[in-house]
This record gives sequence, structure tokens and C-alpha cells, in this order.
Amino acid sequence: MTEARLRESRVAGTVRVVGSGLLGASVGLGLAARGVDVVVTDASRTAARLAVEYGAGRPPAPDDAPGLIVVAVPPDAIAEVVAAELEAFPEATVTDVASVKSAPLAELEASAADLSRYVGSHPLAGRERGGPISARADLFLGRPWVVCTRPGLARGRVSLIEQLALDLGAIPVEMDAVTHDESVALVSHTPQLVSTLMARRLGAAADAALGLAGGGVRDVTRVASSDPALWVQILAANASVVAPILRAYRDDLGDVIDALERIDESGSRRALAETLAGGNAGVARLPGKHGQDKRFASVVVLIDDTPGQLGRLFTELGELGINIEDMRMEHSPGAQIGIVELAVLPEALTRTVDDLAERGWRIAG
Ligand SMILES: NC(=O)C1=CN([C@@H]2O[C@H](COP(=O)(O)OP(=O)(O)OC[C@H]3O[C@@H](n4cnc5c(N)ncnc54)[C@H](O)[C@@H]3O)[C@@H](O)[C@H]2O)C=CC1
Ligand SMILES: O=C(O)C(=O)Cc1ccc(O)cc1
Repeated sequence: MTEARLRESRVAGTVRVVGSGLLGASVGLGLAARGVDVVVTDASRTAARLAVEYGAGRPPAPDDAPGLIVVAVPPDAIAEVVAAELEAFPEATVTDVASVKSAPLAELEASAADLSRYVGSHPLAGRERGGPISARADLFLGRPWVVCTRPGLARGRVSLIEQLALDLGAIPVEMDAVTHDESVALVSHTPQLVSTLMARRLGAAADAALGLAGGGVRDVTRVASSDPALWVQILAANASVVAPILRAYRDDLGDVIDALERIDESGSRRALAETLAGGNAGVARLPGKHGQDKRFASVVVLIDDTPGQLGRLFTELGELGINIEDMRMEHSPGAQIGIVELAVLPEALTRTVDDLAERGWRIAG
């Protein structure tokens, strides 16, 4: 199957993956696609066998001598499994992919494990659903992959994990464990809770109200479908960092409620406006194209929500020589209409609108 391989891998030898769920099987699929010899194991026989059957690797053999071990088990089990792997394979470098870094490291430091061969890491890539069935070889493509540095750690060990990240199409980012946990508390752990709390408000809502739902509520609640069992572990392990951010959030929420309850008093509207402007400033600081990238202009096309329409739109844009820099799609509740937002270069905006309209496409706005 050489011709099916993407490119030679940077990581050489056998890679052993412990925990063949979403993350472990995705690592296995990505490496196997580059021709790496991957061994997958799991405490659950079913998860291990599914990972093998989906092509994420092979079962372990008695003479395996992995140079690299990736531990992809739930956060509570990380320290114990990393310690066991360090002991079982005295030549191997061991990494883990857990969403929290300080708590497992502290647990390992309190053990007798040989931590000179341990480098913690965390790919900022995931899905709401776990298990090997949800795994994807391209899960990590273009995503940051934090590689945790600490004083005294050999450069070669850190580099090996960076090679792993690069092989999987991710972008390695070096960070110490404390900075990592503070960062993800802000960009992942608190947003998870805010999303969850908003989604809980929908639980008792009338069907008629839910029928009006559009992109806004869907964006805010997307990660509310995440696995509660995994997230209790993540939040518990980073509780002391997440709690103060939520306190600040609660203070802001209190101010908004006060302004709304006294909306006709002097200063209330200004307070609301300043809060909303603060949100604009915060979201504009997020890197990436999505929504606010000033380099691109936006064209909204309404398409019939029927098979083949999106394909036809893309084909015609190709024929017109117009490059799509980014896109997102929404469905209009209750109507057979798809709303496609295309990002194009500003200089291509007028031509895109005119040419698509000329070919009969409906342009919004
Ligand atoms: N789900 C996500 O979006 C992301 C998860 N992570 C981290 O990746 C790790 C794995 O998460 P997922 O793959 O989502 O979970 P998952 O539930 O899909 O897979 C975890 C697997 O670990 C196995 N396992 C549990 N204890 C074990 C043990 N002692 N020995 C061997 N196998 C064991 C389970 O049977 C399961 O198959 C977690 O530490 C999580 O924080 C990191 C980035 C994103
Ligand atoms: O889908 C998203 O936006 C996520 O944030 C997924 C995710 C979940 C947990 C992680 O540790 C990293 C990424």
C-alpha cells in the first residue's frame, strides 16, 4: 500500500498507543497512513479490537520494542499508565495527550517513575464523541499540539514528540505545564462550561422556540454534547484554575443582569454597550480565519437544501477561477434552504457576487 501513504514519517520504529479511543485511534490512523508500525492497546478489549479493525494499528506482540509510546487514556488514569509504560519499556520515550498537564505530572513526580523519558503533550483537537469509531486520521491537521517542556528534559525527547505532532499534521507549541493549564482553562475548559450552562436552558424550551434556532445558539452550544464522564475528570484536574475565571464571568453576568433590570436608569444602556464592545474586542483577538478575518470578504449564497447543490456551487466557483478561502454552512430552520457563507479575497468580491448572480445563484444581502 506504499502508494496510499501520504509521505514518509519523521518518527521511526514502532509506536505503541495505549488507550484506543478517539485520540489514541486517531493517532494510530494518522501514523499508520504514513506507514508507521503502530501497536494499539486498551483496557477495553472491544476498543482495542475496533481500533485494529479500523486500521489504527496492530495488536501487541511479545517482542515489541517501541521507541515511542503515546498514552491516550482518561485524565484520571494518565499517571498510573505512564508510570507502568516507563517501567515496562525502559528505552522508550513516553508521552500522553491528556487535556490537563500539571495534575498528572505532579502525580508522576510523587512516584518512582523515570521521568527523564516522559514528555507530556496535548493536541488541541477533538470531537464531542469519544471511542475508536469516531477516530479520524486527519483529526490533528492544522491544530496546535502543546509539547510540555520542563527544566532538565533532554532536547531529543521533546523533539521526538514534536516530530510526532508534525507527522500528524499538527503544529507543535512548546509550553510548561502550568502555562498550558492556565491557557486551556480560558480557551477550552471555561467555554465548555459556558456552552453547557447555555444548553441546559434549552432543556425545557418549547419546540416552537427551538425551531427558530440559528447559527448563534448552535455556535455557543456545540461543545455541550461532549462526554460528561471525560469532562468531569478534566474540570476536576484543573478546578483551581477554572474557578477564578468563572468567578470573573459571574461578576460580568451580574453586571449585565443589573443593567437589564434597571434598563431605563441612566448608564444602563452604556454599561450594556461597553460589555458588548468588550466581546467584540475579545473575539477579534482569536487567531484564524473564522468569522472575523479582515483579510477576506464574505459572500452569502442561498442554496436549495437538496443533494448536489453545494458541489455545483463549488464547481462553478472553480470554473470562474474564484478561490474559496473559507466557508461555513447553516440550515434555515423549517425551510429547504442552505445558507453558505464563503470567504473570498476582497478584490474578488464584486466579481464573485456578479458572476454567481449571473449564473442564477441567490446572493443574500
Ligand atoms: N475527546 C477530546 O476531544 C480530546 C481528548 N483529549 C484527551 O485524550 C485522552 C483520551 O480521550 P478520548 O480519546 O477522547 O477518550 P475515549 O473515551 O475515546 O478513549 C479513552 C480510552 O482509554 C481506555 N482506557 C481507560 N483506562 C485505561 C487504562 N488504565 N489502560 C488502558 N486503556 C484505558 C478506554 O477504554 C478508552 O477506550 C484524555 O486524557 C483526554 O483528556 C485530548 C484532546 C481532545
Ligand atoms: O471541539 C472543540 O472545539 C474542542 O475544544 C475539542 C477539544 C476537547 C478537549 C481538548 O482537550 C481539546 C479539544
